[in-house]
Amino acid sequence: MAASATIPKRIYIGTFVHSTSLTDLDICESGAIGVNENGVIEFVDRETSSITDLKSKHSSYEDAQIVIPTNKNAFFFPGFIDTHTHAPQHPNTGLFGKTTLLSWLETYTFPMEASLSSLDKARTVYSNFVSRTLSHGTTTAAYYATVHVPATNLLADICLKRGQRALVGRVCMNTMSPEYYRDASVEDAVRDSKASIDHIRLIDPKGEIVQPIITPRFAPSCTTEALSALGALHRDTDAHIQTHISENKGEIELVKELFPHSKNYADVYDTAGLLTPKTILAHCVHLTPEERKVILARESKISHCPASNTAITSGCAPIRSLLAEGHTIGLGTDVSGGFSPSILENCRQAIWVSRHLAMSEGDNVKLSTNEALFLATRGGAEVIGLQDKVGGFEVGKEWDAQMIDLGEVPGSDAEEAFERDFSDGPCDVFGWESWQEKVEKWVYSGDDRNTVAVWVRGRLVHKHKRFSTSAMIN
Ligand SMILES: Nc1nc2[nH]cnc2c(=O)[nH]1
Ligand SMILES: [Zn+2]
Repeated sequence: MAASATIPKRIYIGTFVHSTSLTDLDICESGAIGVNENGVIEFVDRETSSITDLKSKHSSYEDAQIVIPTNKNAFFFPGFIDTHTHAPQHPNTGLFGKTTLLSWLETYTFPMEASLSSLDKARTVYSNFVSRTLSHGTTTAAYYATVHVPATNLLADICLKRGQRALVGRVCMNTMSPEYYRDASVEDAVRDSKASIDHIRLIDPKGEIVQPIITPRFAPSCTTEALSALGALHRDTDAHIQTHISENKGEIELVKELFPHSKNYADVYDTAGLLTPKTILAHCVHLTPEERKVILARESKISHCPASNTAITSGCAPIRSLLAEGHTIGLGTDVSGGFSPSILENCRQAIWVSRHLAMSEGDNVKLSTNEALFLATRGGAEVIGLQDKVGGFEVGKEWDAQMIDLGEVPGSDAEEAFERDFSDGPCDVFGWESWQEKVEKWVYSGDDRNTVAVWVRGRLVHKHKRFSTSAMIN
């Protein structure tokens, strides 16, 4: 059932921007990338040539389709990777009032998630969320679903159908959760998790688009027995693992009370065999030095969710120092703790959070635009274990990309300026900026109106209505 390759060979021509390291953005102003029928990049030419020259140089591309932005302020960028989000919470986006984590879960989150026992409602919510995240350039997402197996499997089906790469996890929670929304027993939690893993591996046996992920909600929602059983399930299935850790001070106190024999929060997971190189830990806001060491030693990965951490007042994660210690970090939207499904928004938020930290800790903790973009792409790819396939534009990688169009240069006529309809988004580029400046303007003031097309493994999975006027395809 995995999406079969029916795409033509294509040559993408124009400006290509991607990260080459945490701090460096490589901008090729005028190049060409050839992508084969399987969505794999076969050549990257960094110099300008005519289409005729390109086709004769790469003879197997003689009949290839050409994709060229028609606007000078357009560029290709790797697809974003959302390393932590909750699809069933999409309808609650923006609703958090003055709650913090534990009250927010009770008030908003559990009732909404429980209501997705209705498969019709799940279909509505999940179809829209996958379309929404694709429209923001998210080509890969690590999704939490709910405890419901049919709805979780439906989310995986939708991702596969729409062509969005995804890790999809059925949520396990057998304690400290409302009676109306919990696993009845450890056995049920494991059986149902296994059922979703089996379904996802059935629909995409090679895991080319969708993969399962074992999902203990967080330590307070799981008994020691449930956590250990999920650790054993990981050893049996080699599936990824995702959970939350050290997001909020009240939560950390609760973990101390619930697990009095554990050294700390990370130790609860470590003892259960849940800290592995395939584990994604969301938040990591208040980790102790000892916890940071064990997470690093286990090669577990970190999802930084800055918009969520501000919205539900969890704190400012010390990303700069975690990076300096060698942690692997990506960005997560954490909808609906986070108020936006956009990783671009979370780049901005990561930068803001680092600046708030800088006000007390000094300028060296600030994240730059380039660093935020690295976390959004290559960092996320490493977190999800797809670093050999996605995150940048190299031969052998798959074409997971977005075409960004920053709109037309505004005219000099004042009357024309009064008439502008601004349908090309809020980013004003005047034409005298360097490419680095254009990219920075996109990060600070761009949005989904600038994301005119999105591809995963070479397949066009989203196009904005401006795409037809933004690009020439022949
Ligand atoms: N942000 C966030 N933290 C959690 N901790 C446990 N569940 C959740 C959740 O749904 N969102
Ligand atoms: Zn979360």
